[in-house]
Amino acid sequence: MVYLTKNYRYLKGASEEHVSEFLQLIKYVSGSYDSGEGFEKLNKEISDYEMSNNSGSSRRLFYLALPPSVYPSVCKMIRTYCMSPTSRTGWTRVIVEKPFGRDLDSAEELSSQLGELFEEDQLYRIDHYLGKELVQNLLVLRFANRLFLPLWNRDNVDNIQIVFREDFGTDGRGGYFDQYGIIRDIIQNHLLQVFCLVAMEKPVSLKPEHIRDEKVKVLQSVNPIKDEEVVLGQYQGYKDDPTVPDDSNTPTFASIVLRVHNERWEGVPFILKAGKALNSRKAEIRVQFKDVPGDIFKCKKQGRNEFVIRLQPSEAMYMKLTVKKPGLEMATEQSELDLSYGMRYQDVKIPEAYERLILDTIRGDQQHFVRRDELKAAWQIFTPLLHDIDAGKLKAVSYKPGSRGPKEADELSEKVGYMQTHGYIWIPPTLA
Ligand SMILES: NC(=O)C1=CN([C@@H]2O[C@H](COP(=O)(O)OP(=O)(O)OC[C@H]3O[C@@H](n4cnc5c(N)ncnc54)[C@H](OP(=O)(O)O)[C@@H]3O)[C@@H](O)[C@H]2O)C=CC1
Ligand SMILES: O=C1O[C@H](COP(=O)(O)O)[C@@H](O)[C@H](O)[C@H]1O
Repeated sequence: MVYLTKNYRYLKGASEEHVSEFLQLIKYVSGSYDSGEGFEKLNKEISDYEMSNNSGSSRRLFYLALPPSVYPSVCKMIRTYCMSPTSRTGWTRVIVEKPFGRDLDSAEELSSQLGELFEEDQLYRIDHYLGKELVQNLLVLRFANRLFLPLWNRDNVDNIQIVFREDFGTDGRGGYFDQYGIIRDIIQNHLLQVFCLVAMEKPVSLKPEHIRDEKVKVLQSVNPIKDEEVVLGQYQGYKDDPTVPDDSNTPTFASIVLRVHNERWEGVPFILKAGKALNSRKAEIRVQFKDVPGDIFKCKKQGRNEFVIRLQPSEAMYMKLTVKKPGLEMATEQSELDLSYGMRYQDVKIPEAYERLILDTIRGDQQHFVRRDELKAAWQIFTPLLHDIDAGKLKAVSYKPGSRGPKEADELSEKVGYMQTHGYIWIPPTLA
């Protein structure tokens, strides 16, 4: 028996096979439970449901998407009133949505409070980017392909960008967003999780603990962020939202360079960039390789090799490379090896990220959830920067909605080594 207190909507896009699994398990609770009485009532409802369904075991899943300050009290109520009675097959699991705190201290306090109520294997800190198809593909791609093994390091890679762009603004959520900003909303969690999977070493096995051990190690190898490697932006019109203070310095755009102090990545900038109200919507990883030494074709200016993994929209992976331009002359041009999921997997429905992750929770698989020490390491990276922004020491520059964001961000990418390809034109293949 599973109780979801919120976000039932995410299951609407679920595949039929999973829907039937969910429907046996889920009862949507829309009421508000803010007192012991409410939770006692909830517990009775759960028990009645179990009795009527003769389910035989008590499996209780609570999905909490709440402000961080409310988590301890709600979790205490669940602990006091709604735990699954001990049985061989029963369990109680709690999915917790971000924000997991606002900085290192508040996140650690929250972790300690929840840690007193639940065991770590009962807590599922959800980051829905870990449920996206191409994010889940990263370990396979890196560690099941001989091709990438020798290339994935400082000897061959010049820089890596992990980019999130949205073509809409805060759309009525300004009041909520303003307390957090783009770094807490997107970079410290979604993009940093992607960063871990791109940068971490090979885990001993696919056991959740082994994977998460490697993520923690790479996070702990990140150097302190330098102010000169940060660009913050706020789109014009953001403060028109009546719930946003007139003097808000909250960034709606940020580009931040992370540097990893280890044997594999020393000297390679990881540019994590996220913005709202931009000119396009996409999330992608772009690995740019170094120039070929001793270039006999004189084709450097055309562009470097790039391997792009587009997480959304239209999942794809492509490798930009230099080829001979077909024809009688020995001329070169930029082309691509292209794996577009829509073409290659025409009959496959890619599951919704939340569908997959909720199913993982039901199955007790924590691989794609954030462990407590991982969360701590993530906050350690961003807290000094966030405190400086909150104190007004770093200012957000304004940018036009519908633009690429601040020009300073492109300048920063160029300064740390990204070389933009010019003249590359992609010709989309057509379905036969
Ligand atoms: N299978 C598929 O679907 C494929 C699709 N394509 C499409 O072809 C197009 C070109 O591909 P590609 O070259 O990889 O991507 P883009 O030309 O969109 O971007 C390449 C890089 O240049 C940056 N950039 C873009 N405009 C500027 C600018 N004005 N100043 C500075 N930097 C800039 C981008 O930053 P940022 O990321 O911030 O925009 C990105 O890092 C894209 O639309 C792509 O989706 C190509 C190959 C395969
Ligand atoms: O967590 C969040 O993610 C969404 C973007 O999710 P996506 O799956 O559509 O990429 C973002 O709009 C929102 O601000 C943020 O809180």
